[in-house]
Amino acid sequence: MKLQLAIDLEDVNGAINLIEKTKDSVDIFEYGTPLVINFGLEGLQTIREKFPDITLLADIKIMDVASYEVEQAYKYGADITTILAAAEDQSIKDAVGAAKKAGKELLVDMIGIHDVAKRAQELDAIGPDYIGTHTGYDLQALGETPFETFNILKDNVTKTKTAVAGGIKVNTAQRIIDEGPDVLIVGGGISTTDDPAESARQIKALMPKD
Ligand SMILES: O=C(CO)[C@H](O)[C@H](O)COP(=O)(O)O
Repeated sequence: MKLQLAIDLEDVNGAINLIEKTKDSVDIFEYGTPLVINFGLEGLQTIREKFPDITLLADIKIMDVASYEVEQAYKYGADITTILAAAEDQSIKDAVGAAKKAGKELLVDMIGIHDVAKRAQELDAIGPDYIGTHTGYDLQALGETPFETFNILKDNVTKTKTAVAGGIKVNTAQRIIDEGPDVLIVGGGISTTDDPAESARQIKALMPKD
């Protein structure tokens, strides 16, 4: 099981500091959507140049023109990129094709999908590397969590690795780790704590080794 740290900060230097602090416990660093909005893929490239050996995911949440956007993310240093499950099947097929051609990986983000079972089956047949359930910040604010939808996802994939995100903290991580995601994605539950290095270490310590 891998721990992914979602870096949803507003500046690249803050991201670099957070990576320095947490890199002993984190398997995948996510260049979060706020960084994408503020600094584009050039910010990702800065991080890649500073840390040539980390695994970097670009959370660009693609909806269209998938081959081009996926290729750009890899060109600027991503190992993994994201597309939304709400995109057309053709876009997802194009993204899977572009990822395979580049020898990189693709995560499909289920945010906003209501029939999780049906879409998970359809995506599983298309063949991305990961499908992730995700309770976004706007629904977290209403008290929603990704726990239930993660179980539906798990029950409806046969070959695709699974991921889960949305408000997971040190004190709620065990519950979802017990369900066996391949990737546990944590943002604020690490980055907004008093000691991000210790929070990352505690969550990683709960996980079974790969
Ligand atoms: O993609 C995101 C928001 O759209 C976040 O990166 C994801 O929700 C994880 O962050 P957190 O653990 O703080 O919810």
